[in-house]
Amino acid sequence: MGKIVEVAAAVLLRRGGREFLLAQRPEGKVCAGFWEFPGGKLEPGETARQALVRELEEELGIHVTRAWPWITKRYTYPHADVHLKFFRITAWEGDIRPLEHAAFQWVAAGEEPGVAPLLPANGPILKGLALPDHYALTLAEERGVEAELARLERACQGTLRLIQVRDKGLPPEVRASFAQKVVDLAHAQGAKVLINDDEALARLVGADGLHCTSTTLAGLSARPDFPWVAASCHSEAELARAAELDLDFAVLGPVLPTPSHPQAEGLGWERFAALVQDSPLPVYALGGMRPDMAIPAKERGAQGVGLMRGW
Ligand SMILES: Nc1nc2c([nH]c(=O)n2[C@@H]2O[C@H](COP(=O)(O)OP(=O)(O)OP(=O)(O)O)[C@@H](O)[C@H]2O)c(=O)[nH]1
Repeated sequence: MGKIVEVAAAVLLRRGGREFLLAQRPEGKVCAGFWEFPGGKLEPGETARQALVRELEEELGIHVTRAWPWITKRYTYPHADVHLKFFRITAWEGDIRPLEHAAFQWVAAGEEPGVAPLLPANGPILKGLALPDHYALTLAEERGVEAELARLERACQGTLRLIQVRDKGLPPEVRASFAQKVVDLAHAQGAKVLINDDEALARLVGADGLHCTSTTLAGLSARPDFPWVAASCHSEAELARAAELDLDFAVLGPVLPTPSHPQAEGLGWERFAALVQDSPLPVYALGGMRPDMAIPAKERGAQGVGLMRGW
């Protein structure tokens, strides 16, 4: 293993997170001409957050006022092993200026960046930038199938963009017809649907992906072949397994006490933050969440919140 280089990298977001900034490395630097997220190496004694604030003042002439810790990626270059701590930046003071970069490009989240080449460590993280703050889990078993479909329709006409069809207790044919209707109404509004733990059903209804339970995750030897694959995790080992399998995101919980797992006490926010601190995957906080907890969750390193009752 080569030298380990700790780097803080900034995903600057505008238009409510729908666009992010890429910057082109200038002549004279390693990997000149490659596109990257602004940022740079930690200086001795600096935390990643301190390095981030300093680098953005030096490189872009801005003062960061809100930075959420996001994912951590490791990448081995010929010159070093790089540990990249990404932050999502949604507020800053000053106008962005190219003080050290050759060029800037604002890119729509979830679309091809339109500039190339990217630094090789960065490609895989672009997919995560397409993920929304809220991941809604269905509860038709409790609310009724028709009521749940009407509720989902309204939510997708609003801001809901990511749904998991759970409802594992419905009779199989009812679940299949419910799942098909969820996919149809979600796709009509540009939202994505993952099916909990049933690959055949996910294929049958044309879902965007599969959501694995922690038990299924433990038995997987490779990533299932879907555009999107997520997993439910409750521990460090499960998060590590989801990352090893190169899944797209995880949910971790229960964070707070929740009616669906009355026997579980909840990890609490502090433990949640410690567990996700070095995760290479975006992680949603699940269990006892409400929509307005997305910001406290993001302050603790989450992608956002998973919601069964609150969406
Ligand atoms: N800033 C930044 N560096 C990245 C990204 N992705 C990635 O692999 N890296 C790697 O992380 C390291 C960061 O180095 P840097 O050259 O930006 O650091 P720096 O601003 O402190 O510059 P300096 O070394 O010239 O003082 C490089 O090896 C770079 O290839 C990224 O998105 N942003």
